[in-house]
Amino acid sequence: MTVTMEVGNDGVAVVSISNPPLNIINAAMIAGLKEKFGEATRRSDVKAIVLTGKGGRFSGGFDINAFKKPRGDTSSDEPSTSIDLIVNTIEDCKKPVVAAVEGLALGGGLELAMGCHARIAAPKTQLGLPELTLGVIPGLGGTQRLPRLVGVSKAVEMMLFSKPILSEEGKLLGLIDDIAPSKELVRASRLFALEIANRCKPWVRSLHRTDKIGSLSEAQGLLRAAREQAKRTAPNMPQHLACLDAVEEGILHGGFKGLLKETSVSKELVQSNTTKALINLFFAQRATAKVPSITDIGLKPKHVKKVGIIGGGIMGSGIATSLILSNITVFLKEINSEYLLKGMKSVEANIEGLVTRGKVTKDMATKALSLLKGVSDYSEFKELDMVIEAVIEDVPLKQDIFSDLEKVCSSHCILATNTSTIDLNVIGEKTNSQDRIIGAHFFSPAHIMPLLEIIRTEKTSPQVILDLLTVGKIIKKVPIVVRNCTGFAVNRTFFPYMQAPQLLVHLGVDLFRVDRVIRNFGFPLGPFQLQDLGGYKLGKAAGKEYQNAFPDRIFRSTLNELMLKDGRNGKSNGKGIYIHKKGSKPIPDPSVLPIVDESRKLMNIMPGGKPISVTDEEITEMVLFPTINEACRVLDEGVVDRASDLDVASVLGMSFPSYRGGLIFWADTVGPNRIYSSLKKWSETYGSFFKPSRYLEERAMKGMPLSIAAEATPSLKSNSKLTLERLLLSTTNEWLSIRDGEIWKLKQIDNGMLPVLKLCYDQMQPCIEHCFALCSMFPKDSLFYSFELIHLCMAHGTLSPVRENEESEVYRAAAHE
Ligand SMILES: C[C@H](O)CC(=O)SCCNC(=O)CCNC(=O)[C@H](O)C(C)(C)COP(=O)(O)OP(=O)(O)OC[C@H]1O[C@@H](n2cnc3c(N)ncnc32)[C@H](O)[C@@H]1OP(=O)(O)O
Repeated sequence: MTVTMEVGNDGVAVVSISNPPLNIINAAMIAGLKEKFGEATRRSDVKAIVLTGKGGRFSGGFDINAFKKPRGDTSSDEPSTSIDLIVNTIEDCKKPVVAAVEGLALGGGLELAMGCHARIAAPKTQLGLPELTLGVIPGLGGTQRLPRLVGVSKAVEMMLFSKPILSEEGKLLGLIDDIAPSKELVRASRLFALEIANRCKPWVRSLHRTDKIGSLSEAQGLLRAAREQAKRTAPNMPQHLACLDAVEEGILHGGFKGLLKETSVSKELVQSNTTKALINLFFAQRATAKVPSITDIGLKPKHVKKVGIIGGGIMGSGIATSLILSNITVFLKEINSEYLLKGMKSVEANIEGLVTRGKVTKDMATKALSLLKGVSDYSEFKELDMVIEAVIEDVPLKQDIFSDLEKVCSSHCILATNTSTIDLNVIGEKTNSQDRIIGAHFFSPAHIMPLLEIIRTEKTSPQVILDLLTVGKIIKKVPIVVRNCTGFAVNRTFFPYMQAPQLLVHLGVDLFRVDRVIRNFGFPLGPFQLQDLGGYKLGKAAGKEYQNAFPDRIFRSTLNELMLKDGRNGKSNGKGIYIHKKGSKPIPDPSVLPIVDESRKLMNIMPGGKPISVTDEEITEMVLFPTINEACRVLDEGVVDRASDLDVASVLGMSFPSYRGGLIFWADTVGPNRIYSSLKKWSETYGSFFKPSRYLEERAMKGMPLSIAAEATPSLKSNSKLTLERLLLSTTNEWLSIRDGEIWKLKQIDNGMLPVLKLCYDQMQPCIEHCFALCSMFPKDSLFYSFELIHLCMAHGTLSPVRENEESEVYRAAAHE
């Protein structure tokens, strides 16, 4: 990370920031900027300053790692970077400053540029303030300067939707003063800066402008409407309203007051659960791109240009839509011309829908559709780079298709299946091509849902995995590589989520109440609504797979069968637990209740024949704790590489509420111990469906977070066991810490431990933060490390808890000190 300065003969100092790959702004960069700006201001040979970023990208913003601060740590870069750097150093600089912006200027990057007196951008530069997606608000003056540069309406839109614009639009809006080709960017910026210095161009401090704000009543009207919209569309995201409050403060009381409000709101938000959850997801999502022994062994992805899709149903046509929109030619194969026409029409309808919603331009749509070819035989398949099978979940049918594909495709063609549950080894059983067989599990609707679950078997070659991973990224999905098992990572984890509601209903709970409670938790649909969407035929087929694979923990409900007997297949035929009419929301169907009663009679599991009484919170937990329990098994078996993969998968594949950070992140905030105790209690009353898994039990007993994945433990062991034990024995000072209301004793640590502790920091963050909330009275740094150490010790079984009441004297003495 460097900040450099070069002063040219023209008297312009070019200050360049460099922190590859995205020139992320951190404390060292801020210090560097202040130093170089101080020097440029003092030097008499400097008339003007150009601020630019090295490596073709101005800046991706402020370092998000800084937001991972433990709860209770209210320290920040005092005095506020917003005032100290952007106002005092840049905006109030005695010499004109022009930002030369290229590639992207996002978040703090754009805020840095807006603090300058003018901005020159290269073509197609992305400009945006995406902070709200991370649970924070723009904190370097964005809430004040953007409305002053582009107007309140556009600024609010850019911030609330976190959607960047291109520099061309920025120029029209007044955010950018001029566009210059990349090669000319710095030269054009130098000239512009000199023109300001020579008073040939205005010297504009954005924060002082009012001309774009409009009248007070107009601005307040816009903010009112935006607040209403935010309450509707982002009800659990406090940052949206907080952002609007900061904008309003600046409009009512001036830009500087607005900055102060922005700073104080930012500090509060950084401590919020929502921010911690969203930041967890940001890094979790990036981690999915790194697949051990696949992306780190120097393989080069092959260029996949032509893909065959077998089956033009909902899934096949959705996948085809995604591919052709990303410039990949698709050969869609169906068994006859009638089905083929239907499939092609379905792709067209998908694309039309995207055009109507403004997601795709008409030109893009025409180009995409020109890449779609319908076929009813395999004659074109010789030339393909990949085939994705997307037919119904029928094992013999899939096996036949794969043995045909092996014959008709070239030997380098990737053979993928979109199955959502069936074991890949079974699908490929009749072939000799196991090394190129892979799962490409899309989620419905495939052209909209962002997740792509990539399933590898023990035999799938690393090259094939890398190639599909690359295709996933090209078609703008978030690919997660998982290992083969029934249901893979996502459906396997979530099968109890579909089963628990069935169990609850048979215990006497109202099924519409279950849906309502789960929606209130933050899922967009309740589990029964979801069942209606998937259809009861599919539910039956998937249920069979789970019954075979996990007979010890399946709830064999009779409801599905009765629904089908009554002609209810869910949304596809308009009749399910809800009534589905085109163009309107599903309505609960009271006529389903006699069927539910019949099923209850058949199952006869209500204790004493009476419905159980449960609170809404218990309903949520009885649905989600078994889901977490299954996620624990998925982690234990190594189906995913990291626990955080399940956070991403749950949010993007199952619509788990993002503001709760993903399934495992949320589970760790609830606490493994509580989840374990509840499941244990329910398993004793209601049976093995709730039986806690070994992984959950172990973590509950040791007080370890679930997010420390199975594979992390050996690396901790190998790095630290001996050192830890030696240190624990050789030092004499005693430290105390509290966790979940319990006091833990441990010995003081010395600096030699710090590298080991750092290693564990990321994995242990949620737990450390939880501890922090309880222990704000302890000296900060020492506590920080002690908690990491505690978890290490627990992982090694070298530390056991001592109850608070037994040690309360010692505890009080330490706190007092
Ligand atoms: C005070 C201010 O108002 C607050 C802020 O500025 S908050 C930050 C605002 N900026 C953002 O939200 C942008 C976040 N970044 C992104 O969306 C994407 O990284 C991007 C669109 C800029 C680039 O995407 P892409 O080229 O695919 O690169 P991507 O893989 O995401 O990122 C490259 C690396 O930079 C890291 N990174 C990206 N943005 C980061 C940030 N703001 N802070 C810390 N690290 C960041 C990524 O984690 C990744 O690290 P890794 O290689 O170790 O996994």
